[in-house]
Amino acid sequence: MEKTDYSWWDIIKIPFRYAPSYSASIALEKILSGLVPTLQVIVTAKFLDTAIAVVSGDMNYSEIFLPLISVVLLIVYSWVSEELVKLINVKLQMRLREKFRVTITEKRAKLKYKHVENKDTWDLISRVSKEPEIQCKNAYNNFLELIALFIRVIGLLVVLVAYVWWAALIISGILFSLFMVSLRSGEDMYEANREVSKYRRRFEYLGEVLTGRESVEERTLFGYTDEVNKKWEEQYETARKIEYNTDKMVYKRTMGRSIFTIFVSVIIIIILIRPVYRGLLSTGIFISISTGVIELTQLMSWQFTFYVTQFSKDKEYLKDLDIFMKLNETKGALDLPSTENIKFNSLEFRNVSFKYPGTDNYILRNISFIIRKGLHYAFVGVNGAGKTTITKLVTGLYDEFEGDILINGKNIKEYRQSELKSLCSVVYQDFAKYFISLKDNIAIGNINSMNQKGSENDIKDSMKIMGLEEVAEKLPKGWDTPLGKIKSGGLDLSGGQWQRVGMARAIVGNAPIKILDEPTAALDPISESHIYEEFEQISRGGTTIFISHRLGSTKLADEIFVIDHGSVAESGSHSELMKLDGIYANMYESQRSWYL
Ligand SMILES: Nc1ncnc2c1ncn2[C@@H]1O[C@H](COP(=O)(O)OP(=O)(O)OP(=O)(O)O)[C@@H](O)[C@H]1O
Repeated sequence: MEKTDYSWWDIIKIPFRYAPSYSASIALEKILSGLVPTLQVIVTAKFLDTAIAVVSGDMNYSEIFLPLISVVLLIVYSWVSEELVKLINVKLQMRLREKFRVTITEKRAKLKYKHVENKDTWDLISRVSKEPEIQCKNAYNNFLELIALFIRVIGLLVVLVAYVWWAALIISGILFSLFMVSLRSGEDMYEANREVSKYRRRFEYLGEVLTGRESVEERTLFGYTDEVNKKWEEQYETARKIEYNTDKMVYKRTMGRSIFTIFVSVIIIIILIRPVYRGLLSTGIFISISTGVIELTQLMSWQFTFYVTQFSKDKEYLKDLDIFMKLNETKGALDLPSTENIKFNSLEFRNVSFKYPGTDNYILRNISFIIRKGLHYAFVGVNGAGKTTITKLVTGLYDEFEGDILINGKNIKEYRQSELKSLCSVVYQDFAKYFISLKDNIAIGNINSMNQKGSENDIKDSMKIMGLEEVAEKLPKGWDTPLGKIKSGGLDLSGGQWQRVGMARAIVGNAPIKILDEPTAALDPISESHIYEEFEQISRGGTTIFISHRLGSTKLADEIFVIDHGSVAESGSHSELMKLDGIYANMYESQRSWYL
């Protein structure tokens, strides 16, 4: 069972769970490094007093060696351990990447689709899953730095208590107030970061529009660079202002307190001069304590504030992680498509109504239709009528609908995800273009047999059907040529060739229902209509559902459903619908010129 409860304690628990020995080594080093400055005060005082005594002839020359060696050893220890801990941190990060990052990635893949489509949860998901191993490693190190600082401060305070207890008391008071202020600053900064990340996503997107390959032609054609640049600047400036104002506020708070702390420290040092005169404090101890107090001042004002602020930000990350891990999942989301070869007979929507989670508007309204084995169907309708939404329900991406969806007479909710995956394959409008080889781009359509003997023949067949053989022949390394431009030697395909790849991916799978959701929208109406015809030919015996608002492509379907405002407004064959002289006939007439 995956752990779902997270609190700030997990800043320590996560590294210990995944890499106990590395985490323990880092913790030990940080704790020791916290003790070093206190030891340094004591050792330096001893060294100075001995040196003064040696110079004034009260002590033997040889007695200076032990304190001197102690001072040198402490310095050497600090150097060596610092470097060592850097190395161990690299190991810790690697281990967290292997284990913790995988946990996050898996959780992300299992999330219910509604969280992926919801803006707020998507923001949260992006925040949590952005380099989680680095966020965790840094949180752990920041926390240990804070503990080391505490040890350092308490050590110096203990030394101070032994000689001037009231100074220790005043410093403790200031320390507490600094702690509280820094905690608040950290929360403010994380909150600001949340806000900034919204704008950052927008300006990063606009940056991609301004510089990316995808939009290069339109950029030149429409000449919108200046206009988009202005928008980019607006978003960027808003983000920068939020960051700047928060930093300024935190800086002011810290500055005010640090000036006060310096002032108090100077007074403490001045007061300490008297006992030195009166012989109550040795010169060594006075110099050493003064250095210690000045060091404390610096530590407390900037470093302490920095690490408390970090801790507070890291705590907020853990809060986000807690919410993220509690987001509900789709059961069996990571399962491979079932290999049981489930036979398909029928798919029925019975009075189905659906609205997207978090919205009030019904996209599907009381919709009913039946899809039967071996026939070809088409869903047509204007943009936004609800056609793609139907495919999202058929594939189980959303399960919070009213009414019933029945597959082979059985409620869709009773099917396992692996079964639904094996029943349906969809080529969406924005099907994915993977920057891997042409062969693998198709092979992933049948993940169960990928890399298995005989699968190459299936891939070849699907390429032949989709007319991709000639395309592969012209590529420098045939079907092993990496597509896209991210690898050297990679080549890009044309829009139409990509669409054929997307469809070949659907053919190579064994799913009995194949849905084409306008993957050919980028083609002209006649080419689209040809591709749909080809696809229908090769899907003989199987069941196909074509979605389009271009009716020439769907004319040959056995049954056409005209979707209007989320319901089936008309249904029948092309000739029946033409006779009906309703929405379909109207649409067809208005599109007739496209096919002349
Ligand atoms: N995740 C979502 N959250 C809220 N509303 C959504 C979401 N996805 C789609 N919609 C809305 O649902 C309606 C139907 O969208 P859908 O994609 O099903 O239409 P469509 O008929 O496939 O249109 P097209 O022909 O343009 O692809 C639209 O008004 C759209 O704005």
